[in-house]
Parts: sequence; structure tokens; C-alpha cells
Amino acid sequence: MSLPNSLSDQPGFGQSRVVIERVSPELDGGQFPIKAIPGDVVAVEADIFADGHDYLTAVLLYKHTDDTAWTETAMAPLWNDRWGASFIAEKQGRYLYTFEAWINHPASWQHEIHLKVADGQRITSELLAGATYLDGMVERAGGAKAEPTAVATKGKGKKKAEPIEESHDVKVLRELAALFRDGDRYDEAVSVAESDQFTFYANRYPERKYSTRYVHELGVEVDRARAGYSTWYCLFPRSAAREEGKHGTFRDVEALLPRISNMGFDVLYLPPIHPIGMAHRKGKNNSVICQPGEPGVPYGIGSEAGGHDAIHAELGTVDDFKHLIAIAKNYGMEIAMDLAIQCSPDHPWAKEHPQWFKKRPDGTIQYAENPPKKYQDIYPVYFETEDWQNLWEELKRVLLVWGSWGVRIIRVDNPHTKPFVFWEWVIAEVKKEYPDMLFLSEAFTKPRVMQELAKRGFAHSYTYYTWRHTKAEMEEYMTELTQGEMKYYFRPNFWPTTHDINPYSLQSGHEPQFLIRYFMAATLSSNYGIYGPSFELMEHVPFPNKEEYLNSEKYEIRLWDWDKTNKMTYLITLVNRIRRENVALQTTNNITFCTVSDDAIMAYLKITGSNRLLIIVNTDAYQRRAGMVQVPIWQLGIEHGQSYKVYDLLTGAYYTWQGEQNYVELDPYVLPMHLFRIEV
Ligand SMILES: O=P(O)(O)O[C@H]1O[C@H](CO)[C@@H](O[C@H]2O[C@H](CO)[C@@H](O)[C@H](O)[C@H]2O)[C@H](O)[C@H]1O
Repeated sequence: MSLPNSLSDQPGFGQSRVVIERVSPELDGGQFPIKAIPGDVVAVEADIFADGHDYLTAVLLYKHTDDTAWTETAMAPLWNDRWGASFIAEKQGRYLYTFEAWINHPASWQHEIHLKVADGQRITSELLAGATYLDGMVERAGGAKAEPTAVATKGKGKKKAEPIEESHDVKVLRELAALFRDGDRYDEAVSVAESDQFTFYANRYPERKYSTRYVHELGVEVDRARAGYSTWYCLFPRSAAREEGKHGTFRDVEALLPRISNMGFDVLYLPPIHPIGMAHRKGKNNSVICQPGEPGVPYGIGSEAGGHDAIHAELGTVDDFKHLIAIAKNYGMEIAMDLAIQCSPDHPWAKEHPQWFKKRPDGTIQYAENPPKKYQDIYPVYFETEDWQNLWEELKRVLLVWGSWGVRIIRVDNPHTKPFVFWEWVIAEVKKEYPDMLFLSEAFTKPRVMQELAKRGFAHSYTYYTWRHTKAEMEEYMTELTQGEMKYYFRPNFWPTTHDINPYSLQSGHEPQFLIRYFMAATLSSNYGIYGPSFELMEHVPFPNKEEYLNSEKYEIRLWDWDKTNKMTYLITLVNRIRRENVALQTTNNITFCTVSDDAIMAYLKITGSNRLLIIVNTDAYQRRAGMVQVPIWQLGIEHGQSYKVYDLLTGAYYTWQGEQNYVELDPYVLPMHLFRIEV
């Protein structure tokens, strides 16, 4: 908008008195969309005010980008010039929303006459002003102007206008205007002027000539439901065989699907499945020397057999992979692929597009690093290459090939070492072809960088959950994720461990600690995942002095005991079932922490509609803890002194509680958690 001293010739510029600002949500001045899933209520607010004391009307306008017309909904004043409204993002895709507001002169007029009449003043002149408002309403209701009743026709003198069938509203409004002008019916006119009928018509046919339209049209990116609620299981397909020393195949993975689906997982994430290079191939335990026969790291992508659009032959063929995707679908599961933009020196790109790799002055290429980690078996791709357009197009092509195989979820390895603008472009491009595609950002880095990736289009993001342990840390982190601006665009995906991270907190192998870490991930966040067989078996032996696993299957084929069941597999299966049956666990931001007298017991309410859960966990894996939980009964519609039942969905136990303060005791060696459904 130009400055006032430029005396803009924009129509209405000098007459628009309403200001619209401090819109929420609005990300970075409208640069990025907020996120939703179909059916979400998008609640918005703005400061809307004008000079003087006039009454205002404000509307929220929204539309799906497939629609041409905007839908309008009235905004309600909240407090101190803050206004609010909401709409439902019904379908997938992009919605836009903005605001418009204007001075509601008839409402201001009506308010003033109320005061004058109450003060005993006569309002004859005011009624005439009211009549002109009604004339305006007549016009906007589709009625012809009151005067003149004849129209001029060029060259033929005056001709009588054809009588037009007027609408009910027009007739009523004309009658009211006549009434306001009829000095003999003063009392009747005053009563109409003060009536709801007048308010109704003033709102139905508003004068919007000098309205203010908000400067931005803001976006809502609506992803499919799995963006909001998903349960991930990671496995290396080459370790899916049931025979020592045998390379696993996609068919072996298919054989595991019934088990993984019975445990309640709906996304099966596979680390890279492409040919693995020979040059600088790594050996067992991250050794830079590879012994003959060692399989290398799946992230060392590319060989003579192909690159990112090829499949590692020992796993199967493209058709086998498509078959796996189809069978997984029968079990209600999706396969997520891993995008790692890097190349073994043997990758076809290294030979065909040497300009995509940065050469050092001596002509060699520096291997990739994520300090302090060294990835000596791969070249990083050089995004500052002069040939960047072709590089981007090739990466997009790869993703479209994966889409053509039926893949609709992609976990992206280290996205934070590639330009943000690339992600924004490629995600949008791929979604044009495959609107269902979801991207998970595996960025363990600075907060601002993680946030920016989410804003640019990643549907899910890895988080710091893995390193948040105490009740205080957990509450603080959850508050940051769910109460501030991040709640609009950053969907956390909680992982207690990953194939890269064997956290110090779990290296003791202490079972209660594993159970607690699992349970919190699955109940704090609607999206969570586990590094499958390793986590189930509570694998914990570290590579010395590192947060990594000894004998990691990143470097070797492992034989897992897929038949093993234990307390962890039991808890996982049960909690995943509870997550499916309780909608309150299918959203992350519906959380309220409760005060507990013990500093290790954490309690949180999760409420969606009538589904009300109270989750209590002892974060101290070594000691029995007890304390009083303060239940915010006012949020639950429970009266002081009223008793209510809490039903533990984990154990089947019922407790009768009363009022706000209730006693809990949790022994980590028995079961360090409650998952209560509140029944009033
Ligand atoms: O850097 P991160 O900790 O986020 O880990 C991710 O990226 C790594 C590089 O792709 C990847 O590392 C693994 O693959 C490398 C290339 O083959 C190899 O040199 C590393 O030793 C191995 O850990 C890691 O698995 C991935 O999740």
C-alpha cells in the first residue's frame, strides 16, 4: 500500500478507516502456509479497529484454491479490538484466507439513537438519516433507486420504466424508509429503529464501499490424515531374512508385515534400497576398511548398477518393491522411502555430472561430513553448482519415479545440508503430481533451521525428544511445540532411538527406562516411530563413547529374532491399539500438563471431544514415586467434591477419584505409567 502522502488514486484509499493487523496465525508475514488435515478447524484472529467510536463489521474470507469464489463468515469481537472466526479445512490441498472490515454506519446510528431515546430526546432528524440508510439497503437488496421512477432513453425522450417484481426484502425496506419519513408515525418509527429487524437488514445489506481488505492472502496446506497421526516402524530390509548370513529381500519383508501390522504400525520406513558403491565402501562398525564380502552402508548410494532410481539387486527388483507396497497396503501400511542426496563415487551421477560435485584445488572431491561424523564413502552434492537447474530437475525426476512405484511417504536424510529453497520447490513440484506425498525431515540441528524446513513444506519433523528426559525438560519442550507458533506448522515425530542414535540414557539397557521412553513418545506425540527390531529387543550396547550402536546394521546384515516377545512388544502393541481407539491420542496439540507434587511424575490431559485421557508417567526409571496429581476438573466439567472414575486402559483397573487432588504411586519395576480414560 502506498503512503498517505502519495495521495493514492486507489478508489476508497482516503475513506478506508479500518485497520487490520496482528493477524494470527500468520507465518513470517504470510510467506508460509500453516498446516492442517481435512476436518481441522482453522481458528484465526486479528486486531481490527478504526478511528472514532463507530461500530465495525468484520468478515473472514476463505476458499480452497480449486474454488473461484470466496466464502465469507462473520467475525466476532473478542476483547480489546481483537476479533476471531474460524472455518473448517474440509479437503486436501491449499486454502487461502484473508479479512475484510468496514464501518457499520447503521449500527453506529442505531446505538446512538438508543442512547438518545433513553435520555428522552426526540429523534425526528435522526430518523431521516435512518431512512437514507434504508434507501441504500434497498439498492443493495436489488431494488431500483427510489427516484427517479422513469429512465431516459437516448433520442426518444422519457419512457416509463417497466415495473419490476421486487423482492420481499426490497418491499419491506421501502416500507420502513417511508415509515421513518412519516412524521405522523413517529412512535412506530422509533420502535423499528431500535429493533432487531433494523439490525438484521443493516447486516444483510451492508455498505462496504470503503471497506479495508487485509493486505495478505494467507495459506493453509491441508495434508491427508496420516500427516496428523502415524505410527512408524523402521527396519533394514537386508536384515529381514530369518537365516544367519542371508541377505534379506523384499519378500522377507512381506513375511514380516503381519507381525508389524499386528503391533499397530502403519508406516514401514526403509533406509535406502539402492545399489551400494564399492569405492571407499565402509566395513563393520564404521571401519574405513571394508573386508571382502561386507555389504557396505545403504547410504553409500550408487554403483554401476544404478543410482537413486535403481534398486539394490539383492533386495529384489522394482516389481518386487511394488509388490511389497501393494501387500503392505493390504495390511493398512505404507512404505516410506529414504531420500539421501549424496553419492558413492561409483554413482552414475559422479561420472555423468561431475559439475554437481565440488572439486578441491587438487582435483579430488571432499567426502561428506556432518561434524563430527565423517562419511568417507560418499560425495556430497554441490548445490551451488552453476548447473543447479539440471540438478534440481534430476532430483525431482527421481522422486517422481518413486511416486510412480507407489511411494507416498519420504523420509529425507539430512535435509538441513541442502538449500531451503530447493526443498520448497521440489516438495511443491512433487505434490502437484502426487498430492498425497508426505515428507519427513531428518534434521537434527539448530532450532531455526529445523523450523524453516517445516515451513518450507516438510509434513513431519524429527525433534529433540531423544534428548529430553526429565519432567521439567519434557514439559518445557512440549509447551514450545504445542503452545507457541510452532503448533501451526511443525508436526513433531518422536523417536526414542534411531538407527543412528543410541542415546546415553538407554545405554544401560534398563528395561523400565526403555518402557518410559517408548510410552512418552507414543502418548505425547500423535506421530512417533521406533527403530524396529533393535528397540523392541532393547538393544543398547554402544560403540564405545558414542551415541551409536555397536555392530550397527548400518554396516552389516543382522539376524533379528523376529519371534521374540517381551514386555516392550506387549506394551507397544497395547499402546498402539489404544492410540487407534482413542482420538485424543491422534492429535499432538491437545495437551494440558497437570501439576503434580512429585518432581518426577508427569501428568498430562489429552482431550478431543468426549474422549478425555489423563496420562501419568514416572520419569524416574529407578525409584518408586508417589504424589498428588491436580486434575483440572473445571476443564472436564466436574464439580468440586464430585466423584468420577478413571479407567486405566493399560491394566483394566478402575479407580474412583474425587475433586482436584488425587494420589498416584508408580513403581518403575511394576509399571511406570497410567493411561486413564476419564469417565464422569
Ligand atoms: O548425519 P545423520 O546423523 O543425520 O545421519 C544420516 O545421514 C548419514 C549420511 O547419509 C547416514 O550415515 C550412514 O551412511 C554414511 C554413508 O554411507 C556412512 O558414512 C555413515 O557411517 C553411516 O552412519 C546416517 O545413517 C543417516 O541416518
